[in-house]
This record gives sequence, C-alpha cells and structure tokens, in this order.
Amino acid sequence: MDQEQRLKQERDAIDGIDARILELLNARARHARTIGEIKGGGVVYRPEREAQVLARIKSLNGGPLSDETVAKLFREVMSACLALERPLTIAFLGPEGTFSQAAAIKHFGHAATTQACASIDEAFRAVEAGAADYVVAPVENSTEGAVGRTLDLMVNTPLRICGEVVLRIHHHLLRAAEGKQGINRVYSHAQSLAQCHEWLNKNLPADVARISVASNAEAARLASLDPDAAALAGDAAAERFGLFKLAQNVEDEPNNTTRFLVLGQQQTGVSGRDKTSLVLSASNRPGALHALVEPLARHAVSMTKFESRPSRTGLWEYLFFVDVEGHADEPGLQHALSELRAVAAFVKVLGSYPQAVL
Ligand SMILES: O=C(O)C(=O)C[C@]1(C(=O)O)C=C[C@@H](O)C=C1
Repeated sequence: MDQEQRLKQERDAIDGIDARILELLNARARHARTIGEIKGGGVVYRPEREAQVLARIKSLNGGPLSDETVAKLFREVMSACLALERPLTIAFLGPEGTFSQAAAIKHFGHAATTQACASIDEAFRAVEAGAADYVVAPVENSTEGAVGRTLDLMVNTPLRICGEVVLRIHHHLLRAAEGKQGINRVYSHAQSLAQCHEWLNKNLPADVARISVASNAEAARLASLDPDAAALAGDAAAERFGLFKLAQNVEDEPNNTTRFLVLGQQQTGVSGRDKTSLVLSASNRPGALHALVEPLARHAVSMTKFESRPSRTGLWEYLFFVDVEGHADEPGLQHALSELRAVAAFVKVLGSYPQAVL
C-alpha cells in the first residue's frame, strides 16, 4: 500500500470514530438535559459530581492521550452539557483577557459566559445580587502571597466557596510586530514586571522603560496600539489583542502559580477529595492560638494553609484563614469544628469544596 492509500485508510477510520463520538456526545447531552429537568429549576452546577467525573476519567485513561488532556476534553463536554440545563454566568476581575478570566474558563469550560467586573468587590456583589451565578477570585500566588482583598471580602459575604482553581501563570513578551528591534517600553502589571525582572534585565536593553499598568490585559491592549511598545502578559491577552509572542514563559520563577476560589449561593456535597476553608479568631489570652489548632490535630484533620490577616476591627487583632482537608459534613471534621466553636472567639465555615482536579 502506498502512502496515499495508507493515509486514506487511517482517515476513513477517523471519520467512522468521529461519527460514533458525535452520537455518544449527543446521547450524553440528552441525559444531562433530563437531569436538568429532574432538578426542576434547582441548582444545576454540581461541583462535587464534576470533580468525580473528571477524576474517574483520569483513572480510566489508558493513553496515548495524557490524563490532563482527557480531563480537559471532558471539562468542555460537561460545560456544554451543563449549558443545556442552564447557561451559567461567571463574574471575574476584568478586563477581558486577565488570568482571572482564564481561571473561570479552566474551571467552567467555554460554554459558560464570563462577565468582566471592575473590581473583586464588584464581582462578589454581582453574585450576591443574583446578576451572575458564580465569582472566580484570586486568593494566593506562589510568589506574591495572599490576595488581601479576596480574604477580606470572604469574612462578610453570604456566598460559599464551592470550588478552587489552580492556574500556572506564564508570561510572554508580546508585540504587535515581529522582532524585538525598536522596542522602547514594556507595559505590564507591577507584579508581572517583578516576576519577570531577571529575564528583562538579561534580554532587553537597559534603557527600555518598564511601565506598570492596571492589568496585563490592559498592557496587551496598549501594546496593540503602540508599535514601539511590548507587553508582558499571558496567552489569553495575546489572543484577544492579536499580538505576536516574541518570547514565551519569561517568568523568573518557573512554578509561578495562582490559586483562585469559586464562590456561589450553594453548599457543595461531599466528593470524597474535599477541602474546607475556615476563618477563625482567637480570644486575647495566653495559649488561645494553640487552642484553635489543637482540636484539628486531635481529630487528625490535616491543615493545608494557615494565613493571618489584621481583623480591621481592633488594633493588633487578627483573623486566621485556615484550609483543612475533608468536608465539614464528614464526622472527623464535624467533631473538630464543634470543639473549635467552643474555644474560638469567631468561626465561619467559608465552604467545603472538591480539591482542584485539573
Ligand atoms: O450530574 C449532574 O447533576 C449533571 O447535571 C450532569 C453534569 C455532567 O455533564 O456530567 C453536568 C453538570 C453538573 O455540574 C454535573 C454533571
């Protein structure tokens, strides 16, 4: 068999498989639509079920596609199925093309509608007022630390955390034209300029001005209008403003990662691999901080994060943002929480939610 014949044979096989995949996708979609009818206008998005579906797909995968690739494909399949039940609107810190929008799409897939908001406060308010279904907000970055505004908002919001998204942050040098010649300024968010500081020192002349702007998406927009400028920004901003990537992944710290939280009006069921986020405060007496963590240790609850933040109500009073493994409806954590409530000055369960799968 010559090359052309072999190609035709393989492509015929792909055509047959595509027809079967299409049939199966629509069969799946019909089941999702029926599930939507059974839910009868109730909450359609079920994060615990989605986490179980994605974890199962990864465990069933025999390759050659990677576990991550098959999970991403099924992420989109579920996103499209969910949109048949009811399309979702996700509020994020805009403008279009930010990493927050990329996190929203990573978590909810492309069938969800994303709604850019001018601030994290506005994104929370949109969901609290029912103008959007969920908010995706950054909570910590591996190099820059906690996002204070998100932590502060979580103390008083009636919204519950129902998911987390972990996003690798890659910055690229972007420009409206190809080649580095003639660049005399680089726009980016101050944090991104800091995260790419060493690379800029080594790869661009010292007299190229570094100009900090409100967001990476804004930097990309400015670079798209200015032939002498470049921007440091991510893939989404590059795509949105049609910029060339002159250099990829220019961040100094290769594991630069941001964690986002998803908040909505609902409580999330047990997925089997969950986290619970709490805000605690200790009374002002010796040993009070130890008393906060002791019930968790005694019930073998593992802590994955402990972050302190000024309470903003009294000088030198602090709130503690604590993440633990497990769901608040599971017996171990349930017992630890009821003991914690007896010793802490303040306890708020921000939500139990599945650990990030993607
Ligand atoms: O199982 C459900 O509750 C569904 O609505 C189906 C489905 C899916 O496509 O698998 C879609 C949306 C939900 O968030 C979870 C899962």
